[in-house]
Amino acid sequence: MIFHKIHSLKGEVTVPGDKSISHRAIMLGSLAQGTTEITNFLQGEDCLSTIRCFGQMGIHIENNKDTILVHGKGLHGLRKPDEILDVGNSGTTTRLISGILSATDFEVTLTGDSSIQKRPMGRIITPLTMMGAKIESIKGNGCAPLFITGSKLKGIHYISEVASAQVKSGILLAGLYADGETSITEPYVSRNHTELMFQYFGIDIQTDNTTVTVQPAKEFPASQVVVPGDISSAAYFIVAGLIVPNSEIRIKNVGINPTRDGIIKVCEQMGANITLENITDTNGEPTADIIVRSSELTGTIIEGGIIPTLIDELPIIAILAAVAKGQTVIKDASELKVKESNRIDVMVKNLKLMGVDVEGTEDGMIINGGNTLHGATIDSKLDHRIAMSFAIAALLADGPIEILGAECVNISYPDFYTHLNDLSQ
Ligand SMILES: O=C(O)C1=C[C@@H](OP(=O)(O)O)[C@@H](O)[C@H](O)C1
Ligand SMILES: C=C(OP(=O)(O)O)C(=O)O
Repeated sequence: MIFHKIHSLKGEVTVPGDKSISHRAIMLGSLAQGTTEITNFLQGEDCLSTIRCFGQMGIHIENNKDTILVHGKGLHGLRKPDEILDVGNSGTTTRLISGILSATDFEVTLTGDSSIQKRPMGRIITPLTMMGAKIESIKGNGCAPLFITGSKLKGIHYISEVASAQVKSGILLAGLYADGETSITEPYVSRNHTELMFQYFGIDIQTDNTTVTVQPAKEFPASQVVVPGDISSAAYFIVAGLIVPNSEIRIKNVGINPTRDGIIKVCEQMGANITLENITDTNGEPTADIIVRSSELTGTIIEGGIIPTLIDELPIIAILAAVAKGQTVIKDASELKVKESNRIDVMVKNLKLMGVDVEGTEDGMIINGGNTLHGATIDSKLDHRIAMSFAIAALLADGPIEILGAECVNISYPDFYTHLNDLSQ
């Protein structure tokens, strides 16, 4: 696909439902007793993979697009799938479902696409094994395919080396089945959607700073979940509205949970004109309309505890930094290397092709911004966040940007190009 410079961005956009919350709604709906109704569910390939996996384990899930009905069978209602469970491209599905599969009374093989088969699963195998789970990396390389034998689990207190909501959530889901309390401490607070949704479904869970503790669950009833818009999808339009001259856009109904809103803080730190309106609460998750206007931006330092709150936004933040005047330093973000692609290497390589002064480091990037962006051919490596980031960079480039593998946006935002086109003037 080829993208060109535009004059401005104007109008309103409603981004799709939050990916993290959509996954969790299917999982908890499947484990609840009765029918959970989910609205504004993300119809992206990753969340459809979660639906497919629970369907294979006997959960009847009606996908009527506007509403999803999950006919939950309670905590012990899953049945052994006839075939391998395929998570597609979704790390979230893999790590969260592993926590549940650890506690069943059957064996299962879990795998995914070539990207998933390179992503580290030791971080979930280690704590789940401490709980009594039996998980084997079939190729012995700490990655999927995984062979999981459901077992009796015990509660542990786990200190995680990474601030990862996927690790935390896998452990908390296993903790529902443990014989005692389970807790996890992480170096920084990662997104807390699992905690909020456990609470919403009536599960006993407590958070104390960086430690989360869950009690063994009793059966809990189905509920209704309204999924807020995904701030990680809104991020592309936040940045586009800031960097393209004469722009003003409203992004409606976006989740602004403080464990996810690092992008707003960083933009403000860089001088962005951003306002939040219609702030409200959607089943425990704060949401708002985000209004962005073109702004003069300056570089900044992004490091430490803010990193987990904007981890998926770092590729588009790198584009913002390439346009801002002065230097932006991104540190403490080595997790970027183990996402759908090595997002440090892929961003640095492609930004260089556009003429950006950028250097990759062990745990981030140093970007000297403010120079003209040039046309180039960008290989997305089939990473949705990379494809969307460069589609936004193209809006300012002095020549066409060709994106290879552009269709990978279907993972998290199938209507992305249509929405971008609708806002473009
Ligand atoms: O829990 C989640 O829903 C997610 C957690 C993050 O991963 P890590 O927990 O591995 O950092 C994020 O990158 C991913 O897109 C979604
Ligand atoms: C890292 C991501 O997702 P996952 O880990 O679920 O594949 C992402 O969406 O950027």
